[in-house]
Amino acid sequence: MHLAAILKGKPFQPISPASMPDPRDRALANRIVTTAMRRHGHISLVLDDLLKKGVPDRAGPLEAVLRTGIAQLLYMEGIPAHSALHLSVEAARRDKRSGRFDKLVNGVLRQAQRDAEKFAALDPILLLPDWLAKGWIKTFGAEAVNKFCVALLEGAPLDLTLKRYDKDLVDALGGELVIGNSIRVNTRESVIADLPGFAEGKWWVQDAAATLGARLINAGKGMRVLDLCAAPGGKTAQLASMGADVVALDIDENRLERLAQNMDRLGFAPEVVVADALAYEPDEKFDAVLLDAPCSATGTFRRHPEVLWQRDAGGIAERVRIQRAMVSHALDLLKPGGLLVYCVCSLESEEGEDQARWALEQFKSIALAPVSADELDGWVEPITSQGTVRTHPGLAVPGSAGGTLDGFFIARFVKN
Ligand SMILES: C[S@@+](CC[C@H](N)C(=O)[O-])C[C@H]1O[C@@H](n2cnc3c(N)ncnc32)[C@H](O)[C@@H]1O
Repeated sequence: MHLAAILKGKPFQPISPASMPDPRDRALANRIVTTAMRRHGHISLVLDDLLKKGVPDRAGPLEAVLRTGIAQLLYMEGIPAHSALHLSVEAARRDKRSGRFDKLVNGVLRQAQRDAEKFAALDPILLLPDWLAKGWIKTFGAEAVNKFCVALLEGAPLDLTLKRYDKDLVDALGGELVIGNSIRVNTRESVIADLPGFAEGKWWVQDAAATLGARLINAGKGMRVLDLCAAPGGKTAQLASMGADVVALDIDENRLERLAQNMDRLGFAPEVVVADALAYEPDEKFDAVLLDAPCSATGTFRRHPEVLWQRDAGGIAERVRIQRAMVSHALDLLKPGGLLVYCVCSLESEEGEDQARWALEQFKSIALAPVSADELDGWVEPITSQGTVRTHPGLAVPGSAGGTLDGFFIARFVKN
């Protein structure tokens, strides 16, 4: 079962046509799983309330069955309660281990339904794990974090980066300009590959906030740029579209395969390297390095709500260590006068603001190259007093598209 795998630590991937061919069934199943993920915090409290001894051990997918049942009963419209109950009991029976608890499933879901009003009154802040909520309130303030909770429930809109701005294409897509060549499209249920311009390689999917890091390199024709953690290639495509000679490196062969397919469709031809960034020793140094470092990815919780529950402080400390090693090696790969853009799709200051401070203290050969509002089309809000960039889902989106953005931190350094 999809949610059972996510509860064991797998990342959320929409259910594929191969595993559920009927598009309507698949759309509904995806909606149930994502609702259960977005409401995970509240559903945990419902389960605590209704199962005083917790979910029984050695019960296979029982917890996932209960969570998806509660998601349907309490948080989804258009699903009759009797069918949610019936399908949940059937789902439990499909596995021998959870099948023993079919009566418990029935009892818990019926009680959840009776107590629906009480559970509907749960504070939205309880959607977030306590340690993240506390840290975020300290960093971003309570008002912003309330908006994070709304963003978590709403999910992410579809943002596309256009290879070239084309008004007719924007109209055909029903899009609105956000920033640069990034547009927001109001067609969440559509199949991406069926949208106008996909087959012709006119755009790629990329959150508007994710476009900012590569822009800050301001790559020109012939500039030699290393995209050090490149797959699946959103930023590689931006750099290539600016005319740079891009080396796209990543450790993950499967993800690089996706990058290669994306570049093929878009008509770009970066040099693709499968390697550990820390061991990469090219013959020639680079004019710029984009380090989109592996991170906790807490800034992507709108599309990957599972990150909220799969992360802990210990994991973040380990990522901080790897990010530092990557910054150090990236600086070795730069020519004098070259630029390093460090970015993370994380809301944690340990992986963002603190890393920039650490780098400036650690490496006397670098200085911060502050970002100006002109470079972000006049959008001043995400620019910090130091000249780094911080986006988060509580920030107003430029233009008239509305909605929210991923959380990113970006710092640009110049090597003397
Ligand atoms: C945030 S994602 C990159 C997203 C990408 N820049 C984009 O815009 O599409 C981080 C990437 O780092 C890669 N990665 C993790 N550890 C690495 C390492 N030691 N060397 C190279 N790549 C690594 C992961 O495989 C993953 O693709």
